[in-house]
Amino acid sequence: MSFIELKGITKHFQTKNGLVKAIDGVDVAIEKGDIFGIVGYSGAGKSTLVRLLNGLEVASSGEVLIDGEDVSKLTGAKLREFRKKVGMIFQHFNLLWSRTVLQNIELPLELAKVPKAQRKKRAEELLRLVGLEGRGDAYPNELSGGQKQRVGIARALANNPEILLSDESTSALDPQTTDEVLDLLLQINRKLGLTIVLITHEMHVIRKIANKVVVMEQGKIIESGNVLEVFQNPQNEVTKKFVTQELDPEFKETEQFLAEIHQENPQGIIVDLLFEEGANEPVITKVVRKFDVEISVLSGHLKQTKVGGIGTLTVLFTGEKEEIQLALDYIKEVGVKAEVRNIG
Ligand SMILES: Nc1ncnc2c1ncn2[C@@H]1O[C@H](COP(=O)(O)OP(=O)(O)OP(=O)(O)O)[C@@H](O)[C@H]1O
Repeated sequence: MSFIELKGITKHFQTKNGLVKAIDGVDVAIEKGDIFGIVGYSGAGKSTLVRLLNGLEVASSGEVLIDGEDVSKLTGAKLREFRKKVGMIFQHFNLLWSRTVLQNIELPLELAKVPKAQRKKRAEELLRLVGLEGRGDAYPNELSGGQKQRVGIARALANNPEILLSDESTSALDPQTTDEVLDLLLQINRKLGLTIVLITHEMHVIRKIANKVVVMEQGKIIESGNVLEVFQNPQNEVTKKFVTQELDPEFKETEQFLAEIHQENPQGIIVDLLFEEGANEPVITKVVRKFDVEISVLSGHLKQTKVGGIGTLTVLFTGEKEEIQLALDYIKEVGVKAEVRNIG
């Protein structure tokens, strides 16, 4: 049995415009220590899924099992005890502005009726863990966005949770600060063995720290797997869009550029090659030697994931149609994913 199991979950909301199926038949298994990403566009059902995990919503049908226990059946003291197992961080930090950093971190401990001296000791320990030593007496509005999120993380960890839920926790941060916060989450995951469930619409976040990912659309999971697998071989159109945009930050400009290249070379075929680190060069050299085609590299990107490098190379094939087809067959045979772009 997995640490977290969602089995046949549906969550429906009755609204004045009719029934909304926020979650529509979802199964998820998360292991202890996973950094588990949930990706999807706005309205896909990500937040609802996370609210089911911390017991803030109850599923319309199906089971939410955490450590073998059905969360929807918990009440009273058991529910309060369970909530301590789950910490949460948010896009806009949700700090109390009238409290100091230390007092913010102490809040969940106050609610859990931990004695004052013990609270202070724990809060200071957490402050060190998130790299904010010495800033305990500052107020949130004196901190940068990244520092505020560090306070949010420290507060979420106060009760020693086993699960940390992150709802777009880096979406309000600039790229460098995002990476610093993601590094901290990764460090905490390793140090404390914490299971992290990350909601995001940014594939960058997934690639950087997650080991598994599900892609959601309209309340359903449309793709799931290990992060490297999903990045290397996205199956669904929505996933492909997420992956391509992430690998290529200048996605839109590239589209424009490729359309122009295609206009200039109407006989040519533009292909995206998705390869593992280091595999591109020999393949291309071999193809050019073996087949009567020419290949021009149009753009390329290489990124590190938690478990290895992946990259895309967008190339233009010119030559006889049959020869290009043979070359593409060969490329696929040697294990490089090749996808012909539909331009225009
Ligand atoms: N309490 C509610 N009452 C009615 N409809 C709801 C409620 N909560 C969510 N929904 C609807 O359920 C669907 C999924 O919403 P949800 O917030 O889970 O999506 P999301 O993927 O997290 O998107 P976002 O990132 O925009 O929050 C949406 O159509 C939303 O309008």
